[in-house]
Amino acid sequence: MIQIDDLTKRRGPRTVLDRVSFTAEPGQVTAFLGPNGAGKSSTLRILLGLDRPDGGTARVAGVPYRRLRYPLRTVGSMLDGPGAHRSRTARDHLRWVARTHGIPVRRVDEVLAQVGLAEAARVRVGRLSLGTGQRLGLAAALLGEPEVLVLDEPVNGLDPDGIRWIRDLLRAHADAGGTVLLSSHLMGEVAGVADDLVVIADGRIVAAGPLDRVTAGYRSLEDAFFALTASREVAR
Ligand SMILES: Nc1ncnc2c1ncn2[C@@H]1O[C@H](COP(=O)(O)OP(=O)(O)OP(=O)(O)O)[C@@H](O)[C@H]1O
Repeated sequence: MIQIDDLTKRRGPRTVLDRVSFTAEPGQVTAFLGPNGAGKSSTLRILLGLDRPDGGTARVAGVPYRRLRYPLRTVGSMLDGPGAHRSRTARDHLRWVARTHGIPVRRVDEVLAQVGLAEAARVRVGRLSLGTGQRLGLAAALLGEPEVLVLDEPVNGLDPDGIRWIRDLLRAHADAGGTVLLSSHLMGEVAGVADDLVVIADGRIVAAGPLDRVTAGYRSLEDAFFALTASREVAR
C-alpha cells in the first residue's frame, strides 16, 4: 500500500506540489495521470526517498521509504529507464543490485527470464534498445519480489507486444495482492489496465477513485482527463 498525505514541495517561489494526498491500494493498479509538469515525477521522487518534501508524508507499506532497511524487497521502482551503468552487462547490473540489497543472486536469472531478457543477459547496457532497457529496469524492480511497484512511464519505448506484456505483468502483480502505481501520459494504455485513477494538474489532485467513477459522465478517459485538467487551468 502507498499512502501520500498532504505532500507539499516548493521550488523557489513555486509550489510544485500543493497538499497532494492519495492512496494506492493492494490488489489494484493505480494510474497517476497528469499533463507535463503537473507534479507526477516530483511526487514519485519523494515517495522513493530521492527528494524531501517541504510538508506532508509519503509512506510505502506503512513507513517512509528511507526507513526501509532493504527497500527493494518492499518496493520495486523504475524512474527514467534502467538506471544501469552503460559498460555493465544486464546480468552484472542485476547481480550488483541483488548483492547490495540482500537479495539472493539466484533471483537474477529468474527475473531475466520473466522480462524476456535471458538472451540479452550478456549484452552491455549501452547497447540495449530503448525497449530492452525498459525491460531491464523492470527486471531490477522485480528482483526483490516486492509487494509494491512504482513505475514512471513504464511503456515508453516498448512496442505493441511489449506494451501488452507489461500490462499483463502489472495485472498479474495486482491480482496476486500487490500494489501497482504507474504514471503515464498514454491514456489508452492506462484505460486498459488501471483499476483506480489519480489525476494531478498544476500540483494538485483534481480527481481520485475507481476508473469508472472518475470517468462517469465522460465519453472516454481522454475526455475526462482533458475536462478535469482544463478546469484546473481555469480555476487558477
Ligand atoms: N529540480 C527542479 N528544479 C526546479 N523545478 C523543478 C525541478 N524538478 C521539477 N521542477 C518543476 O516542478 C514542476 C513539476 O515537475 P514534475 O517533473 O514533477 O512534473 P511531471 O508531472 O512529472 O511532468 P512530466 O510528465 O513532464 O514528466 C514543473 O514545473 C517542473 O518544471
